[in-house]
Amino acid sequence: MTNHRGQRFRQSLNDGRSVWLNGELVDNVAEHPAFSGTLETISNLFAGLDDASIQQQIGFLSPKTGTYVHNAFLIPRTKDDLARRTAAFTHWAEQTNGVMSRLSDYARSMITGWYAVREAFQPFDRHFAEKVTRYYERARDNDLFLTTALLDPQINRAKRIDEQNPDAVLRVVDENEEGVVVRGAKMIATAAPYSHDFLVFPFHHVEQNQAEYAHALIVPANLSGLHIICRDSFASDDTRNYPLSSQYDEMDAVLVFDDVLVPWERVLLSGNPEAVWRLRMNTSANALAYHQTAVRVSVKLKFVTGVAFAIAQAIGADGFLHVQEKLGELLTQVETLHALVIASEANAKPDEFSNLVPAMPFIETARNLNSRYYPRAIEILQQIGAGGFMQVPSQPEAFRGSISSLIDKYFAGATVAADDKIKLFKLAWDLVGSQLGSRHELYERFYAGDPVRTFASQYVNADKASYTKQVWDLIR
Ligand SMILES: Cc1cc2nc3c(=O)[nH]c(=O)nc-3n(C[C@H](O)[C@H](O)[C@H](O)COP(=O)(O)OP(=O)(O)OC[C@H]3O[C@@H](n4cnc5c(N)ncnc54)[C@H](O)[C@@H]3O)c2cc1C
Repeated sequence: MTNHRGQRFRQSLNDGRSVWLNGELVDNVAEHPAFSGTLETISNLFAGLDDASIQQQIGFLSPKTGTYVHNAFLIPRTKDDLARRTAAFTHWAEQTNGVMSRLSDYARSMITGWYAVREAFQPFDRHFAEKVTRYYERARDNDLFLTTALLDPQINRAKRIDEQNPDAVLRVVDENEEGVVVRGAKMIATAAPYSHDFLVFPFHHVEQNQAEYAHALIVPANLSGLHIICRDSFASDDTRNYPLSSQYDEMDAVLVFDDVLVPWERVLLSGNPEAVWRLRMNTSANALAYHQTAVRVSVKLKFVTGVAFAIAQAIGADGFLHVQEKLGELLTQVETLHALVIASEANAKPDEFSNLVPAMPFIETARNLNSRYYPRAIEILQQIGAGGFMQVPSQPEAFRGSISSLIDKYFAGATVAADDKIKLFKLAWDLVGSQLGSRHELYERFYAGDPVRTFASQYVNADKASYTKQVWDLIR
Protein backbone atom coordinates (compact mmCIF):
# COMPACT_ATOMS: atom_id res chain seq x y z
CA MET A 1 0.00 0.00 0.00
CA THR A 2 1.36 3.45 -0.90
CA ASN A 3 2.12 5.57 2.13
CA HIS A 4 0.59 8.83 0.90
CA ARG A 5 1.03 10.68 4.18
CA GLY A 6 4.67 9.63 4.44
CA GLN A 7 5.32 10.68 0.83
CA ARG A 8 3.60 14.02 1.34
CA PHE A 9 5.60 14.60 4.51
CA ARG A 10 8.95 13.95 2.82
CA GLN A 11 8.10 16.00 -0.26
CA SER A 12 6.93 18.93 1.86
CA LEU A 13 10.42 19.24 3.38
CA ASN A 14 11.93 20.33 0.08
CA ASP A 15 10.68 23.87 0.64
CA GLY A 16 13.77 26.06 0.51
CA ARG A 17 14.63 25.78 4.21
CA SER A 18 18.24 26.48 5.27
CA VAL A 19 19.47 23.41 7.12
CA TRP A 20 23.20 23.38 7.88
CA LEU A 21 25.03 20.12 8.57
CA ASN A 22 28.80 19.61 8.61
CA GLY A 23 29.26 23.20 7.48
CA GLU A 24 27.18 22.71 4.35
CA LEU A 25 23.70 23.70 3.31
CA VAL A 26 21.61 20.55 2.94
CA ASP A 27 20.05 20.48 -0.50
CA ASN A 28 17.01 18.36 0.38
CA VAL A 29 16.57 17.05 3.92
CA ALA A 30 14.41 14.17 2.70
CA GLU A 31 17.25 12.81 0.56
CA HIS A 32 20.14 13.31 2.99
CA PRO A 33 21.50 10.11 4.62
CA ALA A 34 21.69 11.78 8.06
CA PHE A 35 17.90 11.95 8.14
CA SER A 36 16.78 8.97 6.08
CA GLY A 37 16.33 6.43 8.91
CA THR A 38 14.48 8.91 11.09
CA LEU A 39 12.23 10.11 8.28
CA GLU A 40 11.42 6.50 7.42
CA THR A 41 10.38 5.94 11.04
CA ILE A 42 8.17 9.04 11.07
CA SER A 43 6.62 8.24 7.69
CA ASN A 44 5.67 4.78 8.92
CA LEU A 45 4.05 6.27 12.03
CA PHE A 46 2.04 8.67 9.85
CA ALA A 47 0.85 5.72 7.75
CA GLY A 48 -0.91 4.34 10.82
CA LEU A 49 -3.64 6.94 10.36
CA ASP A 50 -4.62 5.19 7.11
CA ASP A 51 -4.35 1.69 8.59
CA ALA A 52 -7.81 0.39 9.49
CA SER A 53 -6.38 -1.83 12.23
CA ILE A 54 -5.05 1.08 14.33
CA GLN A 55 -6.43 4.36 12.99
CA GLN A 56 -9.20 4.43 15.58
CA GLN A 57 -6.67 3.88 18.34
CA ILE A 58 -4.42 6.79 17.35
CA GLY A 59 -6.75 9.17 15.57
CA PHE A 60 -10.17 10.73 15.13
CA LEU A 61 -12.10 11.96 12.13
CA SER A 62 -11.44 15.60 11.33
CA PRO A 63 -14.73 17.49 11.32
CA LYS A 64 -13.43 19.42 8.28
CA THR A 65 -11.94 16.74 6.04
CA GLY A 66 -13.54 13.54 7.32
CA THR A 67 -10.16 11.78 7.35
CA TYR A 68 -8.26 10.50 10.36
CA VAL A 69 -6.05 12.99 12.21
CA HIS A 70 -3.82 12.35 15.21
CA ASN A 71 -5.27 12.27 18.72
CA ALA A 72 -2.75 14.90 19.89
CA PHE A 73 -5.27 17.28 18.29
CA LEU A 74 -8.21 15.82 20.24
CA ILE A 75 -9.62 18.27 22.78
CA PRO A 76 -10.36 16.23 25.88
CA ARG A 77 -13.82 16.78 27.34
CA THR A 78 -14.28 13.35 28.92
CA LYS A 79 -12.18 10.65 30.56
CA ASP A 80 -12.63 8.64 27.38
CA ASP A 81 -11.06 11.47 25.34
CA LEU A 82 -8.07 11.50 27.69
CA ALA A 83 -7.75 7.72 27.37
CA ARG A 84 -7.76 8.11 23.56
CA ARG A 85 -4.97 10.67 23.75
CA THR A 86 -2.98 8.33 25.99
CA ALA A 87 -3.54 5.39 23.63
CA ALA A 88 -2.15 7.39 20.69
CA PHE A 89 0.90 8.61 22.63
CA THR A 90 1.53 5.09 23.92
CA HIS A 91 1.30 3.56 20.45
CA TRP A 92 3.78 5.98 18.88
CA ALA A 93 6.12 5.65 21.88
CA GLU A 94 5.98 1.85 21.74
CA GLN A 95 6.63 1.84 17.99
CA THR A 96 9.84 3.80 18.69
CA ASN A 97 10.68 2.27 22.09
CA GLY A 98 10.28 5.70 23.65
CA VAL A 99 13.51 6.75 21.95
CA MET A 100 11.88 9.27 19.59
CA SER A 101 10.99 11.98 22.04
CA ARG A 102 9.79 14.71 19.72
CA LEU A 103 7.42 13.10 17.27
CA SER A 104 5.55 16.38 17.31
CA ASP A 105 2.77 15.00 19.49
CA TYR A 106 4.18 17.26 22.27
CA ALA A 107 4.04 20.52 20.29
CA ARG A 108 0.76 19.49 18.64
CA SER A 109 -0.71 19.08 22.12
CA MET A 110 0.42 22.56 23.05
CA ILE A 111 -1.30 24.01 19.97
CA THR A 112 -4.41 22.01 20.86
CA GLY A 113 -4.26 23.48 24.36
CA TRP A 114 -3.88 27.06 23.06
CA TYR A 115 -6.83 26.48 20.77
CA ALA A 116 -8.90 24.99 23.60
CA VAL A 117 -8.35 28.08 25.81
CA ARG A 118 -8.23 30.66 23.00
CA GLU A 119 -10.96 32.85 24.49
CA ALA A 120 -8.76 33.59 27.52
CA PHE A 121 -6.32 35.49 25.28
CA GLN A 122 -8.83 37.62 23.38
CA PRO A 123 -8.47 40.50 25.88
CA PHE A 124 -4.76 40.67 25.00
CA ASP A 125 -5.13 40.42 21.22
CA ARG A 126 -8.48 40.40 19.45
CA HIS A 127 -7.03 38.28 16.61
CA PHE A 128 -5.62 35.57 18.88
CA ALA A 129 -8.61 33.21 18.69
CA GLU A 130 -9.05 33.37 14.92
CA LYS A 131 -5.31 32.96 14.26
CA VAL A 132 -4.91 30.02 16.59
CA THR A 133 -8.07 28.40 15.23
CA ARG A 134 -6.83 28.64 11.64
CA TYR A 135 -3.44 27.26 12.61
CA TYR A 136 -4.84 24.44 14.75
CA GLU A 137 -7.08 23.27 11.87
CA ARG A 138 -4.28 23.57 9.33
CA ALA A 139 -1.82 21.61 11.50
CA ARG A 140 -4.44 18.98 12.35
CA ASP A 141 -5.66 18.41 8.80
CA ASN A 142 -2.24 18.45 7.10
CA ASP A 143 -0.25 16.26 9.54
CA LEU A 144 2.04 19.20 10.27
CA PHE A 145 5.18 18.25 12.15
CA LEU A 146 5.96 20.77 14.91
CA THR A 147 8.56 21.37 17.55
CA THR A 148 9.37 23.97 20.19
CA ALA A 149 12.38 26.32 20.42
CA LEU A 150 12.33 28.23 23.69
CA LEU A 151 15.76 28.83 25.23
CA ASP A 152 18.10 31.57 24.09
CA PRO A 153 21.69 30.56 23.35
CA GLN A 154 23.99 29.64 26.21
CA ILE A 155 26.32 32.65 26.03
CA ASN A 156 26.48 34.10 29.52
CA ARG A 157 23.84 32.84 31.92
CA ALA A 158 25.02 35.22 34.67
CA LYS A 159 23.71 38.28 32.84
CA ARG A 160 20.15 39.58 32.87
CA ILE A 161 18.50 40.54 29.56
CA ASP A 162 19.30 44.23 30.06
CA GLU A 163 22.99 43.45 30.70
CA GLN A 164 23.44 41.29 27.57
CA ASN A 165 24.35 42.07 24.04
CA PRO A 166 20.79 42.96 22.92
CA ASP A 167 20.82 40.23 20.24
CA ALA A 168 21.63 37.48 22.77
CA VAL A 169 17.93 37.07 23.49
CA LEU A 170 15.45 36.75 20.63
CA ARG A 171 13.66 40.05 20.09
CA VAL A 172 11.49 41.98 17.69
CA VAL A 173 13.65 44.60 15.95
CA ASP A 174 11.03 45.97 13.56
CA GLU A 175 7.46 45.56 12.45
CA ASN A 176 5.62 46.49 9.27
CA GLU A 177 2.38 45.76 7.45
CA GLU A 178 3.44 42.20 6.75
CA GLY A 179 4.61 41.14 10.18
CA VAL A 180 7.36 41.42 12.79
CA VAL A 181 11.10 41.17 12.16
CA VAL A 182 12.93 39.05 14.74
CA ARG A 183 16.64 38.78 15.49
CA GLY A 184 18.43 36.35 17.81
CA ALA A 185 18.70 32.59 18.20
CA LYS A 186 17.04 29.69 19.98
CA MET A 187 18.54 26.50 21.43
CA ILE A 188 17.77 23.63 21.29
CA ALA A 189 15.13 22.64 18.75
CA THR A 190 14.95 18.87 18.54
CA ALA A 191 13.64 17.60 15.19
CA ALA A 192 14.11 21.06 13.67
CA PRO A 193 15.46 20.04 10.22
CA TYR A 194 12.27 18.16 9.36
CA SER A 195 9.70 20.22 11.28
CA HIS A 196 7.24 22.35 9.36
CA ASP A 197 6.87 25.00 12.05
CA PHE A 198 8.48 26.06 15.31
CA LEU A 199 6.62 27.25 18.40
CA VAL A 200 8.79 30.10 19.63
CA PHE A 201 8.24 31.97 22.88
CA PRO A 202 10.43 32.91 25.86
CA PHE A 203 11.08 30.13 28.36
CA HIS A 204 11.81 32.58 31.17
CA HIS A 205 9.76 35.49 32.48
CA VAL A 206 10.21 38.81 30.64
CA GLU A 207 9.88 42.09 32.55
CA GLN A 208 7.05 44.45 31.65
CA ASN A 209 9.49 47.10 30.35
CA GLN A 210 11.20 44.64 27.95
CA ALA A 211 8.33 44.26 25.52
CA GLU A 212 10.50 43.56 22.46
CA TYR A 213 11.51 40.23 24.03
CA ALA A 214 7.91 39.09 24.62
CA HIS A 215 6.27 37.25 21.72
CA ALA A 216 4.56 33.97 20.88
CA LEU A 217 5.25 32.94 17.29
CA ILE A 218 4.60 29.95 15.05
CA VAL A 219 7.53 30.20 12.68
CA PRO A 220 7.56 28.37 9.31
CA ALA A 221 10.87 26.53 8.84
CA ASN A 222 11.53 27.99 5.39
CA LEU A 223 11.37 31.70 6.19
CA SER A 224 14.11 33.80 4.66
CA GLY A 225 16.95 34.52 7.10
CA LEU A 226 16.16 31.51 9.34
CA HIS A 227 19.12 29.14 9.66
CA ILE A 228 18.73 25.65 11.17
CA ILE A 229 22.22 24.72 12.40
CA CYS A 230 22.54 21.02 13.25
CA ARG A 231 24.85 19.27 15.68
CA ASP A 232 26.87 16.25 14.45
CA SER A 233 24.66 13.52 13.09
CA PHE A 234 24.47 10.43 15.31
CA ALA A 235 22.58 8.50 12.65
CA SER A 236 24.01 5.27 11.34
CA ASP A 237 23.08 3.22 8.29
CA ASP A 238 24.29 0.12 10.11
CA THR A 239 21.04 -1.34 11.43
CA ARG A 240 22.69 -4.46 12.81
CA ASN A 241 25.28 -2.71 14.96
CA TYR A 242 23.22 0.40 15.78
CA PRO A 243 19.57 -0.62 15.86
CA LEU A 244 18.51 2.63 17.57
CA SER A 245 20.85 5.17 15.92
CA SER A 246 19.83 3.85 12.51
CA GLN A 247 16.17 4.63 13.08
CA TYR A 248 15.81 7.28 15.75
CA ASP A 249 18.37 10.08 15.56
CA GLU A 250 16.02 13.01 15.97
CA MET A 251 18.71 15.64 15.42
CA ASP A 252 18.99 18.78 17.54
CA ALA A 253 19.62 22.21 16.10
CA VAL A 254 20.06 25.85 16.94
CA LEU A 255 17.76 28.24 15.12
CA VAL A 256 19.38 31.51 14.09
CA PHE A 257 17.01 34.33 13.18
CA ASP A 258 18.94 36.73 10.99
CA ASP A 259 16.24 39.42 10.79
CA VAL A 260 13.41 37.05 9.93
CA LEU A 261 10.06 38.52 8.89
CA VAL A 262 7.34 36.49 10.61
CA PRO A 263 3.94 37.18 9.00
CA TRP A 264 1.20 38.58 11.27
CA GLU A 265 -0.84 35.43 10.73
CA ARG A 266 1.88 33.58 12.69
CA VAL A 267 2.30 36.21 15.39
CA LEU A 268 -0.04 35.11 18.18
CA LEU A 269 1.19 37.65 20.70
CA SER A 270 3.79 40.38 20.52
CA GLY A 271 5.01 43.16 22.79
CA ASN A 272 3.00 42.09 25.82
CA PRO A 273 5.08 40.36 28.53
CA GLU A 274 2.10 39.64 30.77
CA ALA A 275 0.07 37.98 27.98
CA VAL A 276 3.07 35.96 26.80
CA TRP A 277 3.81 34.75 30.34
CA ARG A 278 0.19 33.71 30.81
CA LEU A 279 0.37 31.69 27.61
CA ARG A 280 3.70 30.16 28.64
CA MET A 281 2.28 29.16 32.03
CA ASN A 282 -1.20 28.17 30.83
CA THR A 283 -2.05 25.07 32.82
CA SER A 284 -4.41 23.52 30.27
CA ALA A 285 -1.99 23.71 27.35
CA ASN A 286 1.00 22.68 29.44
CA ALA A 287 -0.86 19.79 31.04
CA LEU A 288 -1.88 18.40 27.63
CA ALA A 289 1.69 18.63 26.32
CA TYR A 290 3.46 17.45 29.49
CA HIS A 291 1.03 14.52 29.74
CA GLN A 292 2.41 13.23 26.42
CA THR A 293 5.95 13.39 27.78
CA ALA A 294 5.01 11.44 30.89
CA VAL A 295 3.41 8.70 28.77
CA ARG A 296 6.49 8.52 26.54
CA VAL A 297 9.04 8.29 29.36
CA SER A 298 7.07 5.55 31.03
CA VAL A 299 7.26 3.52 27.79
CA LYS A 300 10.98 4.28 27.44
CA LEU A 301 11.83 3.20 30.98
CA LYS A 302 9.93 -0.03 30.37
CA PHE A 303 12.07 -0.64 27.29
CA VAL A 304 15.33 0.02 29.17
CA THR A 305 14.11 -2.30 31.93
CA GLY A 306 13.43 -5.00 29.34
CA VAL A 307 16.99 -4.64 28.00
CA ALA A 308 18.38 -4.88 31.56
CA PHE A 309 16.35 -8.05 32.28
CA ALA A 310 17.49 -9.63 29.01
CA ILE A 311 21.16 -8.87 29.74
CA ALA A 312 21.01 -10.16 33.30
CA GLN A 313 19.42 -13.38 32.09
CA ALA A 314 21.75 -13.72 29.08
CA ILE A 315 24.88 -13.67 31.25
CA GLY A 316 23.43 -15.62 34.17
CA ALA A 317 23.63 -12.65 36.54
CA ASP A 318 19.92 -12.50 37.34
CA GLY A 319 20.29 -14.81 40.33
CA PHE A 320 22.60 -12.48 42.27
CA LEU A 321 20.86 -10.60 45.05
CA HIS A 322 22.28 -7.18 44.23
CA VAL A 323 21.43 -7.60 40.54
CA GLN A 324 17.86 -8.51 41.49
CA GLU A 325 17.78 -5.43 43.73
CA LYS A 326 18.79 -3.24 40.77
CA LEU A 327 16.29 -4.88 38.44
CA GLY A 328 13.64 -4.37 41.13
CA GLU A 329 14.64 -0.69 41.27
CA LEU A 330 14.01 -0.42 37.53
CA LEU A 331 10.58 -1.96 38.04
CA THR A 332 9.75 0.61 40.71
CA GLN A 333 10.68 3.35 38.22
CA VAL A 334 8.39 1.94 35.54
CA GLU A 335 5.48 1.37 37.91
CA THR A 336 5.87 4.79 39.54
CA LEU A 337 5.73 6.64 36.22
CA HIS A 338 2.87 4.50 34.99
CA ALA A 339 0.97 5.18 38.22
CA LEU A 340 1.59 8.93 37.94
CA VAL A 341 0.14 8.96 34.41
CA ILE A 342 -2.93 7.09 35.67
CA ALA A 343 -3.22 9.43 38.67
CA SER A 344 -3.01 12.50 36.43
CA GLU A 345 -5.91 11.17 34.35
CA ALA A 346 -8.00 9.95 37.30
CA ASN A 347 -7.67 13.35 38.96
CA ALA A 348 -8.27 15.36 35.77
CA LYS A 349 -10.50 18.42 36.28
CA PRO A 350 -12.40 20.60 33.81
CA ASP A 351 -10.92 24.05 33.21
CA GLU A 352 -13.08 27.15 32.74
CA PHE A 353 -13.73 26.14 29.11
CA SER A 354 -14.81 22.56 30.02
CA ASN A 355 -11.58 20.99 28.77
CA LEU A 356 -10.72 18.00 30.93
CA VAL A 357 -7.15 18.68 32.03
CA PRO A 358 -4.83 16.02 33.50
CA ALA A 359 -3.77 16.87 37.07
CA MET A 360 -0.52 18.84 36.83
CA PRO A 361 1.15 17.85 40.16
CA PHE A 362 1.32 14.19 39.09
CA ILE A 363 2.68 15.08 35.66
CA GLU A 364 5.27 17.46 37.08
CA THR A 365 6.31 14.75 39.52
CA ALA A 366 6.69 12.28 36.65
CA ARG A 367 8.80 14.71 34.64
CA ASN A 368 11.00 15.61 37.59
CA LEU A 369 11.49 12.00 38.65
CA ASN A 370 12.39 11.00 35.11
CA SER A 371 15.32 13.45 35.07
CA ARG A 372 16.82 11.25 37.82
CA TYR A 373 15.32 7.89 36.89
CA TYR A 374 16.63 7.71 33.35
CA PRO A 375 20.33 8.40 34.14
CA ARG A 376 20.01 5.92 37.01
CA ALA A 377 18.49 3.32 34.67
CA ILE A 378 21.44 3.74 32.29
CA GLU A 379 23.83 3.42 35.25
CA ILE A 380 22.14 0.16 36.25
CA LEU A 381 22.48 -1.16 32.69
CA GLN A 382 26.22 -0.44 32.88
CA GLN A 383 26.53 -2.07 36.31
CA ILE A 384 24.86 -5.26 35.12
CA GLY A 385 26.40 -5.51 31.63
CA ALA A 386 29.85 -4.50 32.94
CA GLY A 387 32.71 -5.57 30.65
CA GLY A 388 30.24 -7.44 28.47
CA PHE A 389 29.66 -4.23 26.53
CA MET A 390 33.24 -4.52 25.32
CA GLN A 391 33.06 -8.25 24.70
CA VAL A 392 31.35 -7.66 21.38
CA PRO A 393 33.27 -8.23 18.14
CA SER A 394 33.22 -5.58 15.47
CA GLN A 395 31.27 -6.69 12.41
CA PRO A 396 30.22 -10.09 13.87
CA GLU A 397 28.79 -11.20 10.52
CA ALA A 398 32.33 -11.17 9.10
CA PHE A 399 33.20 -14.13 11.34
CA ARG A 400 31.10 -16.63 9.49
CA GLY A 401 34.39 -18.06 8.20
CA SER A 402 37.44 -19.71 9.66
CA ILE A 403 36.99 -18.83 13.35
CA SER A 404 33.20 -18.91 13.56
CA SER A 405 33.26 -21.91 15.90
CA LEU A 406 35.43 -19.90 18.32
CA ILE A 407 32.99 -17.01 18.17
CA ASP A 408 30.10 -19.36 18.86
CA LYS A 409 31.97 -20.79 21.84
CA TYR A 410 33.34 -17.68 23.54
CA PHE A 411 30.76 -15.09 22.74
CA ALA A 412 27.76 -17.16 23.81
CA GLY A 413 25.81 -16.40 26.97
CA ALA A 414 24.29 -18.46 29.76
CA THR A 415 20.90 -18.70 28.10
CA VAL A 416 21.50 -17.46 24.56
CA ALA A 417 23.69 -18.32 21.57
CA ALA A 418 26.51 -16.01 20.49
CA ASP A 419 24.46 -14.42 17.70
CA ASP A 420 21.66 -13.25 19.97
CA LYS A 421 23.96 -12.21 22.77
CA ILE A 422 26.01 -10.04 20.42
CA LYS A 423 22.84 -8.44 19.03
CA LEU A 424 21.53 -7.80 22.54
CA PHE A 425 24.73 -6.08 23.66
CA LYS A 426 24.86 -4.02 20.47
CA LEU A 427 21.35 -2.79 21.22
CA ALA A 428 22.24 -2.06 24.84
CA TRP A 429 25.39 -0.21 23.77
CA ASP A 430 23.24 2.01 21.56
CA LEU A 431 21.49 2.98 24.82
CA VAL A 432 24.45 3.32 27.18
CA GLY A 433 27.50 4.11 25.09
CA SER A 434 26.82 5.29 21.54
CA GLN A 435 26.58 8.97 20.66
CA LEU A 436 22.83 8.56 20.45
CA GLY A 437 22.74 6.88 23.86
CA SER A 438 24.75 9.67 25.50
CA ARG A 439 22.53 12.27 23.89
CA HIS A 440 19.49 10.52 25.35
CA GLU A 441 20.87 10.60 28.86
CA LEU A 442 21.46 14.34 28.45
CA TYR A 443 18.03 14.77 26.92
CA GLU A 444 16.18 13.07 29.76
CA ARG A 445 18.08 15.16 32.31
CA PHE A 446 17.24 18.46 30.62
CA TYR A 447 14.41 18.32 28.11
CA ALA A 448 11.83 19.43 30.67
CA GLY A 449 14.06 22.30 31.82
CA ASP A 450 16.99 22.58 34.22
CA PRO A 451 16.08 19.96 36.88
CA VAL A 452 17.48 22.15 39.67
CA ARG A 453 14.89 24.77 38.84
CA THR A 454 12.03 22.41 37.94
CA PHE A 455 12.31 20.61 41.30
CA ALA A 456 12.57 23.96 43.07
CA SER A 457 9.53 25.30 41.25
CA GLN A 458 7.52 22.28 42.36
CA TYR A 459 8.25 23.42 45.93
CA VAL A 460 7.69 27.11 45.20
CA ASN A 461 4.30 26.47 43.58
CA ALA A 462 3.10 23.92 46.15
CA ASP A 463 0.35 24.63 48.67
CA LYS A 464 2.83 24.62 51.55
CA ALA A 465 0.28 25.39 54.26
CA SER A 466 -1.46 22.11 53.53
CA TYR A 467 1.76 20.41 54.65
CA THR A 468 2.73 22.59 57.61
CA LYS A 469 -0.74 22.98 59.15
CA GLN A 470 -0.66 19.48 60.63
CA VAL A 471 2.76 20.17 62.13
CA TRP A 472 1.73 23.45 63.78
CA ASP A 473 -1.57 21.95 64.93
CA LEU A 474 0.35 19.24 66.74
CA ILE A 475 2.83 21.44 68.62
CA ARG A 476 1.01 24.71 69.20
C1 LIG B 1 19.19 16.94 23.97
C2 LIG B 1 18.38 18.17 24.27
C3 LIG B 1 17.26 18.46 23.48
C4 LIG B 1 16.50 19.61 23.74
N1 LIG B 1 15.40 19.86 22.95
C5 LIG B 1 14.69 21.00 23.16
C6 LIG B 1 13.57 21.32 22.32
O1 LIG B 1 13.19 20.57 21.42
N2 LIG B 1 12.93 22.49 22.53
C7 LIG B 1 13.31 23.35 23.51
O2 LIG B 1 12.68 24.39 23.65
N3 LIG B 1 14.35 23.07 24.32
C8 LIG B 1 15.05 21.93 24.17
N4 LIG B 1 16.13 21.65 24.97
C9 LIG B 1 16.61 22.71 25.90
C10 LIG B 1 16.26 22.47 27.33
O3 LIG B 1 14.99 23.01 27.60
C11 LIG B 1 17.35 23.16 28.16
O4 LIG B 1 18.54 22.41 28.00
C12 LIG B 1 17.01 23.25 29.63
O5 LIG B 1 15.92 24.10 29.83
C13 LIG B 1 18.21 23.81 30.45
O6 LIG B 1 18.61 25.03 29.91
P1 LIG B 1 20.10 25.22 29.37
O7 LIG B 1 20.49 24.04 28.59
O8 LIG B 1 20.12 26.54 28.72
O9 LIG B 1 20.98 25.21 30.67
P2 LIG B 1 21.55 26.48 31.43
O10 LIG B 1 20.41 27.33 31.89
O11 LIG B 1 22.56 27.15 30.59
O12 LIG B 1 22.25 25.82 32.69
C14 LIG B 1 23.64 25.47 32.73
C15 LIG B 1 24.02 25.25 34.19
O13 LIG B 1 23.92 26.47 34.92
C16 LIG B 1 22.95 26.38 35.98
N5 LIG B 1 22.15 27.60 35.94
C17 LIG B 1 21.98 28.43 34.87
N6 LIG B 1 21.18 29.46 35.20
C18 LIG B 1 20.82 29.27 36.49
C19 LIG B 1 19.99 30.00 37.39
N7 LIG B 1 19.38 31.13 37.03
N8 LIG B 1 19.81 29.50 38.63
C20 LIG B 1 20.42 28.36 38.99
N9 LIG B 1 21.23 27.63 38.18
C21 LIG B 1 21.43 28.09 36.96
C22 LIG B 1 22.10 25.15 35.64
O14 LIG B 1 21.59 24.53 36.81
C23 LIG B 1 23.10 24.26 34.91
O15 LIG B 1 23.84 23.53 35.83
C24 LIG B 1 16.88 20.49 24.78
C25 LIG B 1 18.00 20.19 25.56
C26 LIG B 1 18.74 19.05 25.31
C27 LIG B 1 19.94 18.76 26.19
